[in-house]
Amino acid sequence: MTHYDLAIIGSGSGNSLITPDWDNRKVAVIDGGTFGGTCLNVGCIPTKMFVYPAQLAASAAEAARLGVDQRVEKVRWREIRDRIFSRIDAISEGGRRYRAEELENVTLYSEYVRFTSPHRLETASGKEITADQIVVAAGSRPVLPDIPGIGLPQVHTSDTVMRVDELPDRVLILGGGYIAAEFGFVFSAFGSEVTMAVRSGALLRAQDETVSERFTAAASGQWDVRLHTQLASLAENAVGSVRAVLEGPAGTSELDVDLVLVATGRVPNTDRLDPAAAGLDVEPDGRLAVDEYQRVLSGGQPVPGLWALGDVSGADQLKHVANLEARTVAHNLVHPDDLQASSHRFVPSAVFSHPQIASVGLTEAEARDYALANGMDLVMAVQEYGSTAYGWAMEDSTGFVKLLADRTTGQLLGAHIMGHEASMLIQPLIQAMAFGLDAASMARGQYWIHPALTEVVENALLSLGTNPQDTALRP
Ligand SMILES: Cc1cc2nc3c(=O)[nH]c(=O)nc-3n(C[C@H](O)[C@H](O)[C@H](O)COP(=O)(O)OP(=O)(O)OC[C@H]3O[C@@H](n4cnc5c(N)ncnc54)[C@H](O)[C@@H]3O)c2cc1C
Ligand SMILES: NC(=O)c1ccc[n+]([C@@H]2O[C@H](COP(=O)([O-])OP(=O)(O)OC[C@H]3O[C@@H](n4cnc5c(N)ncnc54)[C@H](O)[C@@H]3O)[C@@H](O)[C@H]2O)c1
Repeated sequence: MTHYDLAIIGSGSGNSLITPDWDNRKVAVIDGGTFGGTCLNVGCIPTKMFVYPAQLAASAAEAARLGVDQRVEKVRWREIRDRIFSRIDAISEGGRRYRAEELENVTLYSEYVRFTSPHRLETASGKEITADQIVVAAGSRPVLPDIPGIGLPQVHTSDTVMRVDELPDRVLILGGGYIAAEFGFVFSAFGSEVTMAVRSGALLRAQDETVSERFTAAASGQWDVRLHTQLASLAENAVGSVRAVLEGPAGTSELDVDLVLVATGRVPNTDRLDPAAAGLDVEPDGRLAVDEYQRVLSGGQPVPGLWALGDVSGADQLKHVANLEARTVAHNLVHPDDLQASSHRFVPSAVFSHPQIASVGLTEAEARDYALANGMDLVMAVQEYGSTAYGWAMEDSTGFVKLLADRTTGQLLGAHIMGHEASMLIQPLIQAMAFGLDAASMARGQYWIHPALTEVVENALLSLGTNPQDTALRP
């Protein structure tokens, strides 16, 4: 048995916890998977490295509308893949080596662990680890629905799909969430024939209703979106590809594809940690229960010296949320008498598809409920990109900004953007919400560069009509 001052389960966001505060103390980092976790190896970073060249490929079709004829000659999948992963794998390996070999006070265990009591862990090979403080940053994993043929080698999740050797000619994507939307775009922009089987009547159903509705329409123009459609089975066919049986509104149909991407959500890795052995509370959806200080709970009470962060305990499976929680834990580990809470107000997110989507705060349905419950006068504005000069330059007909606000105070309740660079365009709105800036002051209390696309945000704020006072810039 080896005792540590700090043991961290998970080398994703958990890896950032080893601040200089721990220089002279014994630390264990434990990760049974690839060093660096999901975002670096199989998540945010490689996906966006595929999305960017996909945007370049898609821009040829856009350019034609504006009188510029371009052609995508070829997408060199293997070259793109190898460029992406030669960079990523080197970062992962460099991080692993640094932790494993270059820090005297840090020990890296490259295996899975589980709890045997609140401060005792057992590794897969039977090593015992105890620690004064343990941080669980064990992340989440993809869920595979129980469908005949789901174990075929042509069936992938986001964990494996980016490493395949060839760009598949025909892809079936199961699901209509983040991963489906991003990979649907990547594969279709690269030239694959994409079919998307979606259980419900719309893509991105967790988004604001206007976004979900308009994105479903935009996606349907790019690839074959089959709504109200279930995947019944998969089987290898005579020529080595996969025959999928789909059940949709028109009945049962068969589809031959070369690759199937399952994108049906992710579950926290809590179950694999044996939380019951340590008496830890687990939320109904499988997350490890924590309080606002990221302390793990047992019987509703915080367990001294036990913390969790990121996908294993958080409601939002997003890297910027895991990062914020890691900063909370890094502080709280060394300041037990001055605990900080994680703020989950106004958590933004973006879907890097085509069009891009970004959102923060309440959806329209949520805002209506909130306004009703709080006697609030809700105002809403939808401003099209195409109503601004930059939108004219782009001949844009799909992009829009939707804002929801309290008419009396002008405080924004929600912001939703679909279109070119939505993930960047939304940042001033996130800032306004985080710092309590009202819509009218935001619109008229600063300059907006003309004729930048940000004018669509300015105009959306003005359209809300929240504040009669003149808040114009004074010389
Ligand atoms: C395809 C994809 C794209 C994404 N894109 C974005 C994006 O654009 N923006 C965004 O904000 N978020 C994105 N996300 C989500 C983001 O990647 C996650 O929210 C984030 O990486 C979670 O970080 P974490 O530290 O909680 O867990 P992870 O980074 O997953 O780290 C957990 C680590 O714990 C290890 N582990 C698990 N169980 C054990 C155990 N029992 N013993 C030892 N080790 C264990 C795992 O091997 C893993 O390395 C994406 C996710 C996916 C899958
Ligand atoms: N840009 C980003 O920030 C980004 C990108 C990718 C992933 N992520 C994170 O990773 C998480 C996982 O992504 P995801 O797309 O797998 O999940 P998701 O929750 O976004 O979408 C899951 C989809 O699968 C459908 N579904 C669930 N079970 C099904 C079943 N049995 N049969 C058919 N359809 C089923 C759901 O209705 C939904 O459409 C996301 O929730 C997000 O937090 C973030």
